[in-house]
Amino acid sequence: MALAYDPLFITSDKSSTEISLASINLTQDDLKRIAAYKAVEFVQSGMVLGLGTGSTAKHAVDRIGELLRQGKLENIVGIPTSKKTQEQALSLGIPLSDLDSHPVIDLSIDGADEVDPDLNLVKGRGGSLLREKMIEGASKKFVVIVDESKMVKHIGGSRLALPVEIVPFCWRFTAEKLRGLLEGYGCEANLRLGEKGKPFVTDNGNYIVDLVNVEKDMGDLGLVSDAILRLPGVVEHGMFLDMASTVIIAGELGVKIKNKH
Ligand SMILES: O=C(CO)[C@H](O)[C@H](O)COP(=O)(O)O
Repeated sequence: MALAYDPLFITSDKSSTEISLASINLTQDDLKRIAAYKAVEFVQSGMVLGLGTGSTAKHAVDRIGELLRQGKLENIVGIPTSKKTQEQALSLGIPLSDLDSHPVIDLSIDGADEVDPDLNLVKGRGGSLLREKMIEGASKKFVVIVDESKMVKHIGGSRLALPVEIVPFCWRFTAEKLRGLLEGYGCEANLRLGEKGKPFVTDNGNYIVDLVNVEKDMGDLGLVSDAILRLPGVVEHGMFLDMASTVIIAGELGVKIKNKH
């Protein structure tokens, strides 16, 4: 759908800006596109780019492809965070590489499921958290793009479905250990299911356990993160602590850009 409102007209180099969109009827997908287009303004020719996964990141990848096609960007190398993004980027003619060849990435752009006021994130509802964390962790700048529904007071609050990637071997054992670890928060540990009720399998051949119904602020997120990662069978979790440089939030009332202090 073509936007009546052109997101490229949102230009501001301030750390925080409020631009009124109140008179325009925008869908949630429009908001995602607006955030994505704004993030692509950070992209410059010659950059190595981490390409995110999900419905918001998809708009950013589309836009990068469009700018390359128009000759407005040159010599870009993309590092995709999932097989799906890899396919999308290839279809758009974006040259691709990987972390082995490009261990330092100039800029990554990706969506998130939750963002707290300190720019900590929950990611991985799309199942790509491991590659996302590797690639975004290797980035000089990591720009997160969200619509305002993703903003929360505490990640891991009552809305939480914190994804944890685990090895398939004896997954019930690992899921039970995870549930026990966060029992004090009323946590359930549910194996994520994919097509035909079979376990969802990540690009890395692993399973995902979604930790849901955590009832309150988890306190020291670093401690929770370490405890989860210490469990044998756990590969990675979806808390991205202190990783985002900038979060672009598109809402009904405008676009906000929050930078890490
Ligand atoms: O972490 C992710 C995929 O693993 C996504 O970035 C996250 O789930 C947000 O997705 P969307 O933009 O579709 O809301």
